[in-house]
Amino acid sequence: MSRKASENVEYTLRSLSSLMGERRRKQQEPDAASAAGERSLLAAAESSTSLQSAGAGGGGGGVGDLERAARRQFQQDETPAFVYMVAVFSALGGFLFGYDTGVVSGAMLLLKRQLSLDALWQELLVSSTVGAAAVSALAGGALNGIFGRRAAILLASALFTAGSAVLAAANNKETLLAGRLVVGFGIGIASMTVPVYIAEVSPPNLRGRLVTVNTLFITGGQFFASVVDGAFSYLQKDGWRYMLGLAAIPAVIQFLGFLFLPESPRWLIQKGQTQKARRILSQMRGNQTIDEEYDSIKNNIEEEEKEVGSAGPVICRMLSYPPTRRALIVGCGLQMFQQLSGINTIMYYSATILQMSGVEDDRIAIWLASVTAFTNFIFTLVGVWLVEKVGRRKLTFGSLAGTTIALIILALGFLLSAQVSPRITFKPVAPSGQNTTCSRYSYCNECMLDPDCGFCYKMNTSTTIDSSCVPVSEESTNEAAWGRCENETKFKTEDVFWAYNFCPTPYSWTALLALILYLVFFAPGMGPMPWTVNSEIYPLWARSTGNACSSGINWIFNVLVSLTFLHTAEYLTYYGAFFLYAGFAAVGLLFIYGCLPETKGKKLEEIETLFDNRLCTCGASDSDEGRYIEYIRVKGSNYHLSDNDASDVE
Ligand SMILES: O[C@H]1[C@H](O)[C@@H](O)[C@H](O)[C@@H](O)[C@H]1O
Repeated sequence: MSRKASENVEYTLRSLSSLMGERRRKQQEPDAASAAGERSLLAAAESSTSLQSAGAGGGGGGVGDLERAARRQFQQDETPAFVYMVAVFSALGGFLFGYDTGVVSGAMLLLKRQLSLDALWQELLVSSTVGAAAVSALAGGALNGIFGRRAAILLASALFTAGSAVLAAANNKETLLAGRLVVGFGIGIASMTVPVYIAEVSPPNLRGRLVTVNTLFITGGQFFASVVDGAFSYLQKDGWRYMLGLAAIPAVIQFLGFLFLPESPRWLIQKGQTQKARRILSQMRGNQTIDEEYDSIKNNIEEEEKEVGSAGPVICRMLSYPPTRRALIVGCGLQMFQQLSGINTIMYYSATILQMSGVEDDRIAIWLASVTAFTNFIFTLVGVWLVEKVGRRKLTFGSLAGTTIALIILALGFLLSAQVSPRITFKPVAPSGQNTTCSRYSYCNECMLDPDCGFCYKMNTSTTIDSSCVPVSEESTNEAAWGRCENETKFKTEDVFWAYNFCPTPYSWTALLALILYLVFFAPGMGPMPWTVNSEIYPLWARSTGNACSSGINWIFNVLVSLTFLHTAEYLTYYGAFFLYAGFAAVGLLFIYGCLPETKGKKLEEIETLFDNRLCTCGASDSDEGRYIEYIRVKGSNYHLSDNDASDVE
């Protein structure tokens, strides 16, 4: 028998046995439907129609008819568009997260001039948002648990709207700081709630993909922000108001949408609002039977309550119950390694890295930074496509392995550039009262690492001559405070070049190559998977707290890595900093190899058992690895044949 034919027979048998099993179950529990109130009347009616029509064929034709009925049902059981719509509206939270964290770099260039911000205020305005996000992500756990996912998303979009309005209208730096804090609170809540909400409403076979869409929206927001930054950078006065205020539009759309979108059925079941939960679950699953999913969520909650109890703070119960403790370590570890592999340094300093590769014009570098953001976005899309194909574990591991290699190439590029760093041959006399620290340096790479200095030089064929290290202008990093490189007219007449934050070297292309490699590898896996995996690995009672902790860790490490980058580079030089990130990423690889189990295709309620064994044996007990898994949807349930067949075939 050909493979195709045998598959058909197998399929028919499975479909038949599931339909029969369902009918038998219904006969054994005649009251089940009425007892459960709204139990899928629609689906039951449909099931009897298919069986009746199949039966009507009689005799040998019955099997053919039954097969046709099963196939018809299978084809009809498509995921309703409603789930996609809910996912997209939720993911607007991800878009705002990306937009608000991304747009600030461009806004800051204009703001610092218009409001004469000193370095401390610039740093405050950038990091306050990320700091506030860390606090509110941690607090968001309680909020989610008590008031529900929908309320938390509504609150986040209200905060985004209010914060953006305050920022657009701000007239002084204090108001700007208040606005940035409000937006940060919104980002933190959205970052921990949205993945949980999407995971809870999605069917298992689509969950990974739909949660990953949220990260696609994050990187989409970052890309859009870079384009807005580029476009409004020409509007020197008040351009920043548009940059910061534009976020209000998606925020209002999300708020209005969520007034009409439903609460997570899993949260409702946990709170005892079972009728409402059933109604929403049916709405989310279209014409599929929800009984099995509903029962499994409910049983799971009851079992968990028996096993773990419900006394004391959730975090204490999570820490004292081994499976959730292990899940928490895996979840937080993933988020920590995501940030320790330096993604935000790469994104933030991409313009500088590109300048190192020979792009000297500042404006072009800003536009090229949007090319970087676009690469991050497009390759996250590859992640959306891959997550349900190769699974979370392989995708994350492969992605971090590539990221580590890219970081090593980046570090080597900087190392080579430092080796051939041009000498400083000319020490101009500073006008009286001017800072002279820059004149202490002997090589360009020392000068480049000092944020107050820049490199001014001439070119003779391909070598630098008459090079000096002079203070950068306070108004713009595009020119020096005084001397030959003081302004662009002088550049031309004196035939000089100005390099801030980079040194002209023949190895710059390695930086560009490594930057692209980094994003190509990071974006499909290490970018989205920490969020996706965290939305799945905790049991319901621990889900909000688990996600609050892991998102908090993400934001804390985000702040730590971005704030310390310049200092790290000063102490260790650029190549040292990138070797350090490569080291962190290599440790992350061991962690993922040992500790990250595969959650693809499993029901949220099954995933907890993956953490039953000792920590970091999860990889070894990855039972799905190398096995052929087939999902068939019979009467709307997703059967993992190897797990459930026995009970269903009867
Ligand atoms: O998953 C996201 C994404 O990779 C972003 O590009 C990055 O800026 C965030 O920090 C990260 O959490």
